[in-house]
Amino acid sequence: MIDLMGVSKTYKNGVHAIKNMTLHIDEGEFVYIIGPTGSGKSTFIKLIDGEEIPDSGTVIVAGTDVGKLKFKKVPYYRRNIGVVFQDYRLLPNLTIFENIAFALEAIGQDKATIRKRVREVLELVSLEEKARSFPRELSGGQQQRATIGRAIANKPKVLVADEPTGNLDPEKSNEIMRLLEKINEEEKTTVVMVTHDSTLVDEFKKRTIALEEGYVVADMMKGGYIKHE
Ligand SMILES: Nc1ncnc2c1ncn2[C@@H]1O[C@H](COP(=O)(O)OP(=O)(O)OP(=O)(O)O)[C@@H](O)[C@H]1O
Repeated sequence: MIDLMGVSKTYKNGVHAIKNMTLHIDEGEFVYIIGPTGSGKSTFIKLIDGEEIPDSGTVIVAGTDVGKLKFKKVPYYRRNIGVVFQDYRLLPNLTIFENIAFALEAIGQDKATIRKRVREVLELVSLEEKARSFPRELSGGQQQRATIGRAIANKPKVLVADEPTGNLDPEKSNEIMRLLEKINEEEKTTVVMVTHDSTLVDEFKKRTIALEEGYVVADMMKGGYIKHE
């Protein structure tokens, strides 16, 4: 599903954020990306969602060579990728229902299909009761669930989450993890999650890729050590 082959990314200021990275993530996997600040985690996510393009090497996601995408094609490519950030980024003047529907309207789905899918998503993220509420009327955990609902509304092949629990207390973080697991299992979405939260990584065991200074320094399958470069 995701293949990086010899990928390097240097920013204009000369920072080498990703160095000669090669890794494979299978369809349906749930993978953590961990590592100290500045190790390249967000850059890795940006290379997957097409926000950044590698200087060398190849990034293939769901059959698309992301680095070779024409500028105009990027928005179409992005429909395959759901993105969730630490801050919720919901549209403040739209209800939760409308926020989720908006993602589907933007890709031109018809009204009946949108209504059906939004109801389905609200149920999946346990926010049926909040359909008519505005983001400011929801708790942080609920807002993050709504954001996740919006990100997966059009059934993307991959969900990338950059510190999705970064602003939440442990109980709410666990709730988000259970939701991401449910999406991974029920919707068969490949999940790539950047996190600093070692408690979560210990509790919800998944393949864990550790980065340091732009390199993959460990790749551990559910706690078992499989690779060190
Ligand atoms: N747009 C940019 N322009 C220039 N340098 C950047 C840019 N984005 C990131 N960097 C640099 O690239 C390196 C990797 O950054 P990145 O954001 O990928 O790390 P990170 O592991 O996600 O860090 P954090 O845990 O602090 O979010 C850092 O040295 C950072 O300062």
